[in-house]
Amino acid sequence: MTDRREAEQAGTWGLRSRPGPARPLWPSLALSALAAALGLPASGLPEVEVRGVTHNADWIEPGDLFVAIRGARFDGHAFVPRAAQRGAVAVLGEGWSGAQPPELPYLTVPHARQALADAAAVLAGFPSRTLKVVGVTGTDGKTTTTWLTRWLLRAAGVRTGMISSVGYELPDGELRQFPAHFTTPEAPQVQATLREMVQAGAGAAVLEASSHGLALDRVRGVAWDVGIWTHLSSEHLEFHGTLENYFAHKRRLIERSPFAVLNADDPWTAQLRGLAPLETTYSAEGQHADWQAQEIREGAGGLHFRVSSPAGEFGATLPMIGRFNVANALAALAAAHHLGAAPTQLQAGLASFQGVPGRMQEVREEVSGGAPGPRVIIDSAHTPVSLEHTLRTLRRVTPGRLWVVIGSAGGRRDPYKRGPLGEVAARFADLAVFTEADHRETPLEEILREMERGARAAGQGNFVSIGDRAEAIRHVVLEAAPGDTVVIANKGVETTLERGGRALPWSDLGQVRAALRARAGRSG
Ligand SMILES: CC(=O)N[C@H]1[C@@H](OP(=O)(O)OP(=O)(O)OC[C@H]2O[C@@H](n3ccc(=O)[nH]c3=O)[C@H](O)[C@@H]2O)O[C@H](CO)[C@@H](O)[C@@H]1O[C@H](C)C(=O)N[C@@H](C)C(=O)N[C@H](CCC(=O)O)C(=O)O
Ligand SMILES: Nc1ncnc2c1ncn2[C@@H]1O[C@H](COP(=O)(O)OP(=O)(O)OP(=O)(O)O)[C@@H](O)[C@H]1O
Repeated sequence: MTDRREAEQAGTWGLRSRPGPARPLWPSLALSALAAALGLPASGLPEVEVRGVTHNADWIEPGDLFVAIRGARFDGHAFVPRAAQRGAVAVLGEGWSGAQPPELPYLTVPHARQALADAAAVLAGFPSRTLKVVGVTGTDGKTTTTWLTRWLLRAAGVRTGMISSVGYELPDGELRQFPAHFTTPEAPQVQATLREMVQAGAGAAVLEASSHGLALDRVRGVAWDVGIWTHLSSEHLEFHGTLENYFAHKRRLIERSPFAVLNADDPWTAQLRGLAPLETTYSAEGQHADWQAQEIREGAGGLHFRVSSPAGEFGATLPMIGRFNVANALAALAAAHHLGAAPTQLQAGLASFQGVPGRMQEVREEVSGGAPGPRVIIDSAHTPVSLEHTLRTLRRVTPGRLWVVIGSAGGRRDPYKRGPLGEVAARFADLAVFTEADHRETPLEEILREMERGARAAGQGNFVSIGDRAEAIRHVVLEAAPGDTVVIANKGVETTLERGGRALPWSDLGQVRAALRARAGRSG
């Protein structure tokens, strides 16, 4: 970070990068005892102590078990020599097929990812069993609902940790980053972090459970207490194949939760009813539900609404932009109430919520030297549904024109949403700028043409493509007028931008600030 004020803002969010959870926290276990715990034959195994487990050969520390996963890109068995060199004491996988016998003891299992999760839970001592664990799944709203829930639990005096796509927190509230960026990291990181939370005195943990996390067994071995459902719309079809598969993977969280918090405004909820032994419902759109928000007003201080619920009726203020956040708040209220938070604590918690970095985050900028400029919002909307919600909500509070800068990811990410994103951007903003957003090895032109096609098919002509993201941001910030709102979508607080095989250091916030300075220079 070069910009001091950017660093300060990051500091207030606690966004400094820190290494992953400390590994020496794991007690060691004899390999034979671990094998037995996994239901595998233990006889004949050498007497070695296992100190940890990982699926990534580069993360092996002396004494670790290396789990060789046959994935879509690599066969983890190819990295056994590297794992051995780094000090792995054994390998676990679905079958050794090399010409030479493995150089380390080899445990054969029917499903390597499941065994990875089970071994991680065993070695970490099943930390989730001593925590109240809330999982949050759905296409959009996971991060915000996760942050809100952990905030409400803390307002009720519960020491709470969190794992989210923006980072993870122990009960001390300092935001830390994993070495690799995931919404739901792999099982060893999940289990090690939960263990670290327990050791730091946490009573509860709130976890984002992505569809990949659920499908790839990253959260297997987590004993859930509450499962929250936000909503479902089309995403990640490159991985799940069909919407039904995507739903089936997400549904696992609700199936495994003793208490479900379900969104009555989402049509998919009908298929979730009755899966959990206990459930409650919420609605911000006037549907019949246990938790309802009424008299919703969007004002200067944020969102104001009345809650009618099993906890009683009370007025609520949430200092956030975005009407959809009322639904996220209701879900968080219902979960926190189930875990013991009283209505007064819920009210106070909502009112003091500090928002989520990169989610409807307003750039409060003084570089323009007092000259009025547009309102600039950084928002991680990256699905057609979330983009529509974001634009609709900002339309209501924008006296002038509404601008959006939006791209669609390439590589192995969902190609089906490019056209719909273009259409939504052009339909719900006055001016849309299509740009790059991690196009990876996909030609950027291809993505931009698909977004343009989507916009054109909807009969919209109010768009332009500017491939370079910095230039696109600069264009809208310079061209927009006071009274206008500019939304920089997609990336939120992500710190890299992927072009081809390269990941460049990146900050939408930094680019917005540079553009605002250029604007001030131009008018000054
Ligand atoms: C589709 C998907 O999620 N794939 C993940 C999965 O890949 P995979 O099972 O095919 O494994 P692979 O990459 O072929 O590698 C096989 C094995 O070799 C190992 N290996 C590989 C290379 C090497 O040098 N050393 C090494 O040990 C790997 O650690 C792995 O164990 O396991 C890998 C190891 O953890 C992940 O890197 C990979 O994430 C991919 C790249 C990814 O970007 N996933 C994203 C889409 C994701 O998970 N997103 C979700 C949802 C986000 C949202 O909310 O929208 C998330 O939870 O973050
Ligand atoms: N309940 C909701 N319904 C629809 N859109 C939402 C909702 N909540 C948030 N959004 C939109 O989706 C964007 C992403 O929200 P958020 O980060 O909370 O969830 P997420 O996308 O599930 O998380 P992740 O960042 O892990 O992908 C927000 O910036 C907002 O535009």
